Formats: sequence, C-alpha cells, structure tokens
Amino acid sequence: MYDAVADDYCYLGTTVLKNKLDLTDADELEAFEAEVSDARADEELPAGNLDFAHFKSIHEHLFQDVYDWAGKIRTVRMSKGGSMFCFPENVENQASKLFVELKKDKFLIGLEPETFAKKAAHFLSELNVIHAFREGNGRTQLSFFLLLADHAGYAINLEDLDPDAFLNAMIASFDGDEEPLAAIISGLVRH
Ligand SMILES: Nc1ncnc2c1ncn2[C@@H]1O[C@H](COP(=O)(O)OP(=O)(O)OP(=O)(O)O)[C@@H](O)[C@H]1O
Repeated sequence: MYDAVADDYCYLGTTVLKNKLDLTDADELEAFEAEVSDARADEELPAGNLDFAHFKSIHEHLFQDVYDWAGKIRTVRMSKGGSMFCFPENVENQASKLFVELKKDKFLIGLEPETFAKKAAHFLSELNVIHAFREGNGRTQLSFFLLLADHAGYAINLEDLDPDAFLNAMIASFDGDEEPLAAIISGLVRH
C-alpha cells in the first residue's frame, strides 16, 4: 500500500479508498478489488492506439467495478516506500510526452529482444514514476506492457514472472538503475 495518507479519496479518518460497494474494511476492499480486476483483466482489453488515452482506458476497464475515478488521473500527491511520484499537476504533460516518445520509437517493433527489453524497461520505469492513478498503477502497467509486447511480436507468459524480483527491479528503476528490470523483461521475451 501507499505511504498511508488519509486524503479525499478515502473514507473520513481512514486510509480506505471510497468504493462503489462502500466497503469500509481495508481487507474486504483489497479482496474485492483483486477479484474483479483479475476478472476484468481476463476479458478482452479496450482497443486503442497505445497512447495515454488507451492506457487510461485500460485502467478504467480494470477498475470500473470498484472506483468512480477509474481511468482518471489522480488529484493528490503520492509516494510509496519513500519514492515520491510525479506531482498530479504534471501527470498529463509527462505522460503525453512519454507516450509520444513510444510512438516515435515505433512502439518498440522490429528490435532485437535485448534492445526491446532495455527500451521496455525504460518505458515502464518512466510510467511508474508518473504513477497516473490513485491506485491500480502496477496492474495497469502490466496489462499495457502485455499489449505492447504482443504488438511488437512477443508472447509473454506472466506465470514466469517472480513478483518479488519484479517489484525490486521496479524500485531499482525508480532509483535510476533500469538494468534489473531489463534483465527480467529479457527473460520473459526469450522463449
Ligand atoms: N517503493 C517504490 N518505489 C517505486 N515504485 C514502487 C515502489 N513500491 C511499489 N512500486 C511500484 O508501484 C506500482 C504499484 O502501484 P499501485 O499500488 O498503484 O498499483 P496496484 O496495481 O494497486 O498494486 P500492485 O502493482 O501491487 O498490484 C508497481 O509498478 C510497483 O512496482
């Protein structure tokens, strides 16, 4: 969870996010959110142009059953484990730039696997620094990565992904070292 802050997204005096079922118990909300977002992830994801609007529509798809703000940029500052993410007023601008870069890079099509892994790691790392949403960033990042990899011609099996190693690599990338993340992605695309 986030460095716990009770903000306007939360029920008064708690760190439980307001939600469509009005669940006020953190564990119940977590279980419900996990179940329905998993089910939504198994459905066909919204089509799009691999741009920021597409990224937001994936978040909306995954979390439509849980939050009114699904698909919408957060309005509060956030940090995790001491990592301070992009200020909300800069999210739109930074994300637009990042997705324009991705397009300029031809969505990473036609690269050697090693180069794809490096560039995808950089993209994911920057996407995580932006952290567009109040919650659900990791799951949206992964879903988008799967679409990007598929579009570039790589079939990724997430069962091969070690969640702890992946989290550590994401944190390392936040701190400026994208190598561990590139190594993990490289392992996923080499089959
Ligand atoms: N200390 C940290 N510094 C930088 N990034 C972090 C840190 N801790 C977690 N992350 C990244 O934040 C993202 C998770 O964000 P968030 O909790 O909004 O997503 P989620 O989908 O709700 O959770 P999860 O990805 O854990 O299922 C992941 O990409 C994760 O790697």
